[in-house]
Amino acid sequence: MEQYIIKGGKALQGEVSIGGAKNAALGILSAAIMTDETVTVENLPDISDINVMLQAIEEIGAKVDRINEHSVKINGSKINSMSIDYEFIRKIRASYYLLGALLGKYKKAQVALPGGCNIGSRPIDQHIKGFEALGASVKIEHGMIQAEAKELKGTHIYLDIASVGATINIMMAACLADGVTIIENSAKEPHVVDVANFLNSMGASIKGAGTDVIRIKGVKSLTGSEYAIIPDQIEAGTFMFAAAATKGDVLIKNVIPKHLEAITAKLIEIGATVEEYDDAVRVTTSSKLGHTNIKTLPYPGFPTDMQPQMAATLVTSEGTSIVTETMFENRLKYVDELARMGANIKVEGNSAIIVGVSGLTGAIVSAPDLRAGAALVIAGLVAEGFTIVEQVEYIERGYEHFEQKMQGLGATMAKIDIEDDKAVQKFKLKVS
Ligand SMILES: CC(=O)N[C@H]1[C@@H](OP(=O)(O)OP(=O)(O)OC[C@H]2O[C@@H](n3ccc(=O)[nH]c3=O)[C@H](O)[C@@H]2O)O[C@H](CO)[C@@H](O)[C@@H]1O
Ligand SMILES: C=C(OP(=O)(O)O)C(=O)O
Repeated sequence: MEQYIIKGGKALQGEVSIGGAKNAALGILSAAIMTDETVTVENLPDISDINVMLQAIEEIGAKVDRINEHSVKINGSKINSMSIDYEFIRKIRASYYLLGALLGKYKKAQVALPGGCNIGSRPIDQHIKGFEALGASVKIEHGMIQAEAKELKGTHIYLDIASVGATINIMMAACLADGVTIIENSAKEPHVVDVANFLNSMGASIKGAGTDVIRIKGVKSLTGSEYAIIPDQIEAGTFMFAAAATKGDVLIKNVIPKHLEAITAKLIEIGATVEEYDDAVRVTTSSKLGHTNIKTLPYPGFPTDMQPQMAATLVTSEGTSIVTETMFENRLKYVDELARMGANIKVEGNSAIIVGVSGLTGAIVSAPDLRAGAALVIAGLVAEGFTIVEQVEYIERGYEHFEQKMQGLGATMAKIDIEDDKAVQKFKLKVS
């Protein structure tokens, strides 16, 4: 087990390059097994969720050839099992995409109920509603979701909630259904569009991804493809907030600025400067940041996956800010950890009420989930003295070489083994 140790108080400076989007990559790797031909996927993030997904598809018979840490070739012609083992699945949320992929291709799938971070109850009723509307029978038994159909038939589906997962899952299954499927109130996130573009590159016929109505004309089969995943909006946003919170000057490269608009708008509102280039953004902050209110919303609103990082930035901004989480009820678990570092922050209902303080002090804190963990790293970079962030395995679900990228920006940060009782001492000696 490992933890991060950070000596805070330094402004981040320099350039950082953003990796491929986790949430697009997970959908794309699942969709890759829907053809018997070989698919090459590039710009894969080197994170633990991706390794789990690759292991899971290999386990059911897909041939997975790692070309390098960011590219893979997948061939799904020898899939020999429709059942995904609990050991793999319980680790990640996006395992549910294998339901849509297998159901579409083989009309049968059995996948354990998904895991991932404990950020709320996360039902999958909309996924099930979609599969049933396509003609599948779905039941949950012994912790497994079982879906089966004689044939899948195109249909009209209205989602009660614009769910990212349900939209992608239904879209995948509908690609190989007979006839046209229309998904209304579909999610519009960039990763939904990226999975649709990938499926289209395999010969699917999907129109309207990125709007709230998606039209899918079923095709008989899908073909091989070569595809590069879009940059990760959330990784980019995290570095943008880290730059602002530490009063730094950082060029964040390999991004799609359009995907960052909600984040950019909030940074400008609190007084940071954001310069946009074709595929980069530069964030600079020279004076004290101000306060704001945010509410998490589906794209193009402010992303729930950026909410904790925004709160960590606001704790040392001037004035009172209110951060409201509308999607997942357990996404404010970082509040007590920030308070340990001297933040004036409390939870009221589904909001965090933040009164800005002049500074934070380093402490031992524990990452309750992926994005909350990233938020604690931002706080550690700002704080005076040493911060230890425990449970980095959550952070590594979604951030590639996080400590190395931060070091590249001048952060005094390292990953150490908790078994090594001299590691903290050694780090402190080295950096003091
Ligand atoms: C792997 C992946 O891409 N994860 C992302 C995906 O999660 P995920 O796909 O799980 O999120 P959804 O968009 O489905 O969830 C949005 C809201 O709808 C609710 N809901 C969802 C499905 C359903 O069948 N019934 C239901 O009630 C959820 O509880 C939540 O309140 O989108 C979330 C919202 O942008 C992000 O935080 C996650 O990082
Ligand atoms: C909540 C997240 O991921 P997942 O849905 O995979 O748990 C996230 O990426 O912030």
